[in-house]
Amino acid sequence: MTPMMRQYHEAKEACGDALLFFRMGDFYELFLDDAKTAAGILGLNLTSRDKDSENPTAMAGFPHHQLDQYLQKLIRAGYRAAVCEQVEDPKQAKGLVRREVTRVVSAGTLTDDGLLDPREPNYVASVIVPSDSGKRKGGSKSKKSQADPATQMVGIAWAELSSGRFESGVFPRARLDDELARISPAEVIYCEDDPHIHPDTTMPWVWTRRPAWSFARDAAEKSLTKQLCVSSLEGLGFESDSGPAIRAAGAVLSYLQETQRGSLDHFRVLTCHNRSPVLQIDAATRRSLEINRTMRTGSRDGALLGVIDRAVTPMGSRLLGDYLAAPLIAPEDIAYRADAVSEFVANHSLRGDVRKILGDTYDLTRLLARIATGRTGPRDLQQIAVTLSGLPTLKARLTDRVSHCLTEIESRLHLCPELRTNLENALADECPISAADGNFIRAGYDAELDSLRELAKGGKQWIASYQQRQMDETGITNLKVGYNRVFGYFLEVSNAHKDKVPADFIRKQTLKNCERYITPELKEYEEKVLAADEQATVREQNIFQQLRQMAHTNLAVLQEVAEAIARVDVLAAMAEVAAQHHWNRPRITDDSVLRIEGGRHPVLDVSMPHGEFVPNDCMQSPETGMILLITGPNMAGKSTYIRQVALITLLAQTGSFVPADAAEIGVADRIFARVGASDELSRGQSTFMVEMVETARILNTATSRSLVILDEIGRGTSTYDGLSLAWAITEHLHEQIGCRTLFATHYHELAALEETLPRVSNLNVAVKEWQEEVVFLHRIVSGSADKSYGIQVARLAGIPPEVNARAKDILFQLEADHRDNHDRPTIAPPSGGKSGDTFQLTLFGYADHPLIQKISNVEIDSMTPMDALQFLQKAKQELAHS
Ligand SMILES: Nc1ncnc2c1ncn2[C@@H]1O[C@H](COP(=O)(O)OP(=O)(O)OP(=O)(O)O)[C@@H](O)[C@H]1O
Repeated sequence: MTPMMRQYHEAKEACGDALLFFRMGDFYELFLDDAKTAAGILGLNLTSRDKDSENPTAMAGFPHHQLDQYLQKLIRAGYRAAVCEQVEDPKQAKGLVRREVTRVVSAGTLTDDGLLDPREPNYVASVIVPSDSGKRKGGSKSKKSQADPATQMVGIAWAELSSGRFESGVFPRARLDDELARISPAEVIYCEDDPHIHPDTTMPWVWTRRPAWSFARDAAEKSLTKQLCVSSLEGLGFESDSGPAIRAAGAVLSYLQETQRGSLDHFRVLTCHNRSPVLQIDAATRRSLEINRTMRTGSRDGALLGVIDRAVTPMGSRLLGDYLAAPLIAPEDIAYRADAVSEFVANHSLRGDVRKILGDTYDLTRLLARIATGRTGPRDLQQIAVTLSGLPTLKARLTDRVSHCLTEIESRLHLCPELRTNLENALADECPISAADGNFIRAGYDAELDSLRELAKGGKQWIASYQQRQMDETGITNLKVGYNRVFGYFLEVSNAHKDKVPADFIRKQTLKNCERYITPELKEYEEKVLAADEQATVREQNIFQQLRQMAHTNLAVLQEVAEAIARVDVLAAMAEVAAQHHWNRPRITDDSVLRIEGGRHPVLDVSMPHGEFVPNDCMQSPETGMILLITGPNMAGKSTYIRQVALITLLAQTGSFVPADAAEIGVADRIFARVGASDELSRGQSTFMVEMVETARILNTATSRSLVILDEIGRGTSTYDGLSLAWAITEHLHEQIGCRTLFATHYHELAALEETLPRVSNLNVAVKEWQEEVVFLHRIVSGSADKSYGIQVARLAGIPPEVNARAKDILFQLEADHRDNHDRPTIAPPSGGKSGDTFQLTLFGYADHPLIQKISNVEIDSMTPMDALQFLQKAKQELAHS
């Protein structure tokens, strides 16, 4: 093995399962299995080293400047990559160039701007299910009690390397998927010995196994207290029951320390989650409501977040994502934010000014992370200076505001004048990204640097004049002063003028067409120039380090400023969308009510041309009805309506205005949305099963304070099964839970429930029939619909005319049969319903059953008790076989 391959293997061993990018000159190379894997994913040419040997080494590579692009591709494909750099100048190296793995990059530990979407956070999360959690205290340690997800707790921590955000909490295991959906991490680490975690590879994050020791409680406590410079975690809110949260946080920290070789000084606070409860939204609801991503394409654009995001800074966009992911439930917290939004809506010029200033700032959070991890460059420092320069005006504009929230934000805008002045005075107008490029310190900032630069410049000027002097003295008209690394400065004379070369020229090199010479005088100046250049570079790098250190010293204060900028940006952005689209501030109450006048779907309201969306009201209260059953034709707007009510509620609880003329929103503790078939087939569950699992969850966890929206239940099974389930579910929601529910359905039979269940109201979506066409009015009116117009809608969708005509024919026959069926069975109301009521279920055609005929033909008066018993026995047998 060559020394270089030995070096490669050592590096490879140190980076575990990550693919190793090995820097060789201007290329990154991958070898052996890594090369084969990478060639497939990255589309690189697979070649080999030592082709003639018995065991050629597979290799693949790419030019160094394409690193970002290939890293991104590899990480998107779910891999981790270790970057092994040359850590000394090859020219200075004695023998083999020293190389080191400088970082291991995975989906959750990205920091490079080129690899991150500035509007999205990029978390690495960690989960741990302690083996003793869920056991009954002092009781049996049976398998059943150990694995009970209802009582079992999990620790979840999440951190963002590019911002320093770090949170951790303890959650019921049953909520693990929902919490991960809320956090939406790029990578989840878990303990390789954890029997409770079964990585679901269909989720949009990568799973990374970690050794058990990295989840150990004591080690976690020790490394966390050291990192956060605290003596105990109790002060941060982690109490005796916080073990799993601490273990998860410790595992994240150890993962970051291992993969990042630089410092993690920006991780200064570990926030204890769970301390203030938020609106709970499960993973299915989050998907159904398309809060952060659309269901079909999974993109941000088109989802609620993408459509309403008017933030002018990436920090604001990210925070808006947080607000929508976890809306509030305490009316006073909601009012605190909404007051600020109101102030921005009312004060147009304030909003404009603030947004203008914020638009000129940079992503301070991520700039600070680069400072902390030692990856900063002169341009980063310059962007910090520009951001700081906007603060005095921003602060002045936010002074004496009415809302407490803006006043509090103002107090957090620390101006850091000393740092700003230093950066502004030191940095040139145009700064390079990397400090190695040099020439970024402004002239006049540092006397020593100036004089070294003068010296180098003076030397260079002297050399230029020396060339002219030699040309004049020797008469060699094309004499040139040149420079290379081997000989330094030299005089170049073409062969044609060789005979004119004076005796004091010392020949150094002979080329094909010319000769190169040096003179003692030239060498003397060369030393001066080179020495001054080198010293200037060293001096400039020192100044850069001082500036970086100064910014680092201000890290905590600047992080507070960054947070304040993000908050004010979100509030002004919420006001901007409200003002542009005539949204209004909802009245938030603690009662279980919903009153929306002229409500619109927030996404369609913003994306459809003004005035095209038909607004609708929604009234829900114990008096006017808690369960709204919405029937109506296909394409009428049922789904849109029920979703809009859920989204208006969600927006209201973030502190935002809502797309409605007026709204009164009773705070919901949870929102559930069971909408449409989701893409769970890949997870091995049928559409119907998924629907039932989600519905079961609603029935088991909804409270009287929840808001439930159901878009058709039981579609994936037989009509009778589906209708029976929908019926029973509605009864259960009405009788047992009593929460606000909007249920869009094609089962027109359900409308009968309004007659017997006092808090059920029927609504339908109005349509007009015109010359065999349906005209969708999208207006919600009271009462139930009686037709679905499915066949007309199918025609619009392009179903061939002959299929459509046949369907019409069949429908006609079915409806005729149905009308002729006079022996409708009756369904007794559930216990607890109004006594004496019966439901007529037109679809339940049991009258046709032969047994029913037999029973009605029986003449009881002429039967002996034995005949009756025998009849009963026969009937039972018949039933069993039918
Ligand atoms: N209030 C409205 N104003 C204008 N357009 C609307 C309105 N509501 C819905 N629409 C439009 O009508 C179309 C159908 O809406 P939606 O999917 O809500 O119908 P639906 O009744 O749930 O249909 P289906 O029963 O077939 O699922 C949507 O594309 C939407 O853009």
